[in-house]
Amino acid sequence: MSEEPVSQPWARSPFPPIADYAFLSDCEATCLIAPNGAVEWMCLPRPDSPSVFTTMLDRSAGSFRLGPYDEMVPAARRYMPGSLMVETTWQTRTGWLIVRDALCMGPWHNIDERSHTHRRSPTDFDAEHCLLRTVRCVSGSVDLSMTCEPVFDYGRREPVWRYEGPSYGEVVAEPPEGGDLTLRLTTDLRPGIEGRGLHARTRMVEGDWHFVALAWSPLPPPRTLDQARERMERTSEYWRQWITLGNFPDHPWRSYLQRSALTLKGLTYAPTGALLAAATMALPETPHGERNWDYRYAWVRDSTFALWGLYTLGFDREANDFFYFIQDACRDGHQLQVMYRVGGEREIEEESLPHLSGYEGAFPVRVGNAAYKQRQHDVWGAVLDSVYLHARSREQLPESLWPVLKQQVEQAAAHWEEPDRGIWEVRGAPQHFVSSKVMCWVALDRGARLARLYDEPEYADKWQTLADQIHAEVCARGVDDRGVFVQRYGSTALDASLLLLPLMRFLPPTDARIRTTVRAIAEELTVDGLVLRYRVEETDDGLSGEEGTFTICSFWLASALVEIGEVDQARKLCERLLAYASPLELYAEEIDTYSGRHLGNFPQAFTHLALINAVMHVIRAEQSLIPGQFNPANPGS
Ligand SMILES: OC[C@H]1O[C@H](O[C@H]2O[C@H](CO)[C@@H](O)[C@H](O)[C@H]2O)[C@H](O)[C@@H](O)[C@@H]1O
Repeated sequence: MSEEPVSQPWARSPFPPIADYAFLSDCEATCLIAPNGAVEWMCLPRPDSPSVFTTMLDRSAGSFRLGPYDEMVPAARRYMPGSLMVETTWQTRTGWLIVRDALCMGPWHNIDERSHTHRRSPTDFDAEHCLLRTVRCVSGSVDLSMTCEPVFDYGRREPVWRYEGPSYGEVVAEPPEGGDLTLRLTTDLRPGIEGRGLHARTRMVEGDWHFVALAWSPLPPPRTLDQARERMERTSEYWRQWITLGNFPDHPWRSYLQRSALTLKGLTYAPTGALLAAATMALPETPHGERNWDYRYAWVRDSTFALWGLYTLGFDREANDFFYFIQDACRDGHQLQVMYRVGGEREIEEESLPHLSGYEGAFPVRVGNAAYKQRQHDVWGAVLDSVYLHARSREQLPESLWPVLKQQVEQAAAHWEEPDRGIWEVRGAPQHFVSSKVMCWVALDRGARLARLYDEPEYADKWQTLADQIHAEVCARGVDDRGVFVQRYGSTALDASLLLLPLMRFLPPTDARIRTTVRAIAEELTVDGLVLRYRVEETDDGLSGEEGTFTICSFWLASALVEIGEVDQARKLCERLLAYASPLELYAEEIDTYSGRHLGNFPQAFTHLALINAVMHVIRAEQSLIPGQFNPANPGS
C-alpha cells in the first residue's frame, strides 16, 4: 500500500474557488485575498514583478493572513461602497471582529524630487506602496492571529527577517542574498520571527483596534494606529472622489457597473498609463489543464476595449494616459506590438515555473507570454477606434499623437491581406481571420474620419477608398452560403469575435447577415446559453483540451442582441450572467456552465469591460421605451 497521501476526489480542494478572492489595487500594485483573510497573491513592486505571496499557485509558497485564530470562514465580506477596500466580518464563538484591507492611496508625494517611475502627469493622489490591514473587535473577545510569510521570487527565496529598532513594531524582510525589494512590516502587535514567517497573536476585547502595514518603498509606513486609520480614511476619500466622476444609471444593475469600473481602474498602472489584462497568471482555463497564461501585461486590444467601457460610464481621463503609453511604445520608429510589460518594455519571454504545483495542479505554471511576438491584425483598429471615440466627443486630439496614429493606419493598409493569429491569439498556423480583416477596416475607416478632423483630405480619401475595398472583400469572402459571417475565409466555423461586427458598425444591425450571424452564434456556439470563443475541434489553436465559455463573448452576445432588437433575450442573458458574478461582483475570464465556477485569470478586464457594454445596452434599450431617451444609432456609446 502506498504511503503517499491519497487525494480523494470528494475532498474539498485546499485552493479557494477562483471567484472567492477579493481584489485590491492602488493602481500600481495589486493583490488577491482569500476568504480566510490570507493575501495569497501579490507581486512587488509592480504587478508583473515576481510574486512575494504565491499560495494561490502553490499552498506552500507564502501568504499573509490576518484574522481570528480558530475560524477560517468569515461571516461576511464586502467592498466598502465605491472603493477597492475590503471589509471582512468574523463571527467566532466568543466575539466579533471586523478587518479592513486596502492598498493605500495618499497625496502626491514627490514634492522635492520628481518621481523616477511615473511617466504620466502627476495627479493629486498617488499610491503609498503599503498594504494596510486594520482590525477592530466589535463584540465579546477574539483571539487574533497574524502570519506574514513572504517568499520572494515566485516562492523560490525565503526571506531573512530582522527587527528595526528596539521594539517589536517594525520588522524588515529581505531575500537572503539581498536585492532590490525590501518589505517593511509595521504594527502595534508584538510579532515574533519564526523561520520564514512573522507571527503575532493577541486577545482582543470589544473596542480594541490593531493594525498591520506591509510597505515596500522608502515612503514612510503608518507607525501608529492613528496614522493607520488616517491612511484608511484618505484611501476611502481617493476612491470616493474617483467613482464620483462616473455617470451611473439609477438602476438595479448599478452596483455591477460600479464594481466593473473600479476593477478596470484597479487594473491600470498609473506610472505609465498601462492597463493589465488581469491581476494574475496561470489560473487555469480548464481545470487541471494546460491553458494557463500570464495576463499581467498590457494588451493593446484589452486596454483599448477597457477604455471604451470606462468612457461609456463617463470616465475618460484614463484614456489619455493610455494613449501616451502607446505613443511612448511607438517612439523611435518602433512598430506597435500586441502587448507590453506595464513599464512599456517589449520583451515578455514565456517560461514555466516547475517548482510551483499550480492552482489545483494545473500545469504548466506559465510566466511571461509568447503571444507578444505574434502578428495580430486587430491591434491597429483597436487603437484607432479608441482614439476616434475620444476625439469625437472632445473634437480634438493631442497633436503629438497624430503621427503615431497615421503609422497604425498605414500598417493596417500594408498588412490587411496577410493571415494572422487573430484576436484569440491562436498558437496554430496563421489564418485569414474575418474579425482581423474587419478590425483592419476599422483602422482605415476611423483613420479616414480622424483625417477629416485633422483636415487632411488626401489621407481621408485614400484611407476611405481602402476601407471600402476591405469591406467589399470581407462581405464577399467572409460570409458562408447561409449568409453567416465565418471565423476565417474558406471555412464555415463560427467565431464569437464576429459579434464585434455590429458593435464596430461594420454593417448596420438591420443587415440580414448581421442578424443571421448573431442568431447563429446564439444558437450554435453556446453551451447552456453562454458563448464559446470558437469550437476547439474546428479551430487550429495549437492547444489541447476543452475550455469554458468565454464571458466576454457572452456579454458581447447580449450587446449584439440589443443591436438587432432582441432586447428581451438580451436582458435575460444579462440577468443570467450577472447571477454568475462572484460574491464580490468580480469575474474571471470564463465560466463553466456545469459548475458555475469561474475559470482563468482574475479579475479579468475583458469580462468587466464587456459587462459594462452589455448592461448599458440593455439599460438604454429599456429607456428607449420612454420616448426621446434612446439613440438607436449609438446605444452603447
Ligand atoms: O487561446 C490562447 C491564447 O490565450 C490567451 O489569450 C487570451 O487572453 C488575452 C488577454 O486577455 C486576450 O487578448 C486574447 O484575446 C485571449 O485569447 C493567452 O494570452 C495567449 O498567450 C494564448 O495564445
